[in-house]
Amino acid sequence: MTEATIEVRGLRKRYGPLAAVDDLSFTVRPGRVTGFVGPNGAGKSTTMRVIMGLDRPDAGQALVSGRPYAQLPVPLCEIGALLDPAACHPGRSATDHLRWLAHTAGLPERRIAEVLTAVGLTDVARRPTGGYSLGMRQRLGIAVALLGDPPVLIFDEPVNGLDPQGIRWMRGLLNSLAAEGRAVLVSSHLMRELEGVADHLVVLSRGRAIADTTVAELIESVARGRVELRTERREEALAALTALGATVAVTGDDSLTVAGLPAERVARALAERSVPHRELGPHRPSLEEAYMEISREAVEFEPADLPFPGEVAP
Ligand SMILES: Nc1ncnc2c1ncn2[C@@H]1O[C@H](COP(=O)(O)OP(=O)(O)OP(=O)(O)O)[C@@H](O)[C@H]1O
Repeated sequence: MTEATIEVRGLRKRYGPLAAVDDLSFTVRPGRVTGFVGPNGAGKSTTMRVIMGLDRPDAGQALVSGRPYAQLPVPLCEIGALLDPAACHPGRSATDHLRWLAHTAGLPERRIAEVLTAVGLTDVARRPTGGYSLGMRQRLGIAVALLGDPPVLIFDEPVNGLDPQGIRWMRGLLNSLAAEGRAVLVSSHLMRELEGVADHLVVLSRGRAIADTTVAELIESVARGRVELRTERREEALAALTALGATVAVTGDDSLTVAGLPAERVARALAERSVPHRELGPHRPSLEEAYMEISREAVEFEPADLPFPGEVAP
């Protein structure tokens, strides 16, 4: 049996002079949630549209379990997608919308009740969807994605507009879909939305992947042996450590992060100058911090003469 995957290879998509997606390659593997993260306009939705065969790339390709979307025999049974929560006629009920889709894909009637239960819409399933809240429309979009019981799923900003209870539900759903062995790709422009959900991350900046890594590796790559400590005599500590060639960042009234010196050397330097300190240990950046740092580095190394997505070339 073919493994459930999404393989994006050398993908490019331009809109006029703008490279919305620029030589992008990554793989979404089964049994885990892959977070697809980047700021607004980074190219996430464009990539997802190409995967779903809704946009034609200028170069490269996106394969779903080894085949382009257009060659999938019954697409609904191969890949489910939540790209637009409102893509339903407002006068139609959720049941009718799902029945029509199930019919066109040759799926059994029982799948309708099953997916309505899975997304918690059973009680309102006969009401016209025009009266649905954003959260209910989002759940209906997920019901559509799950209808064909596909092994591959993609969700574009699925928690947008959801209340805290809805967000919790969504996180549980994403984790359980991955635990069932499905390949799950979830986009967000906020790293904290993916914390505790994504096992793997593809970080996008201006159409390019700036990281394709596990969450643990990303944090480790940013920590880079840095040391943090607290001291009431921050300025003295700062001067002493800087004099030894360390790069020191002030992170609070009484806290510092030190790069370029091992923890023992930092401790010794402060002891020699009788600067009291506490909680000296390895720096553990949050996922959000790690994301901000690699995004900043990516922007700093960007060639300045290229038009960025969202800007018009002079
Ligand atoms: N149909 C289009 N015509 C012209 N430009 C487009 C089109 N679709 C997207 N773009 C541009 O391509 C770039 C990437 O957009 P895209 O929607 O893929 O980003 P995104 O990462 O999904 O952003 P967001 O988080 O805001 O959804 C943006 O600069 C956007 O303005």
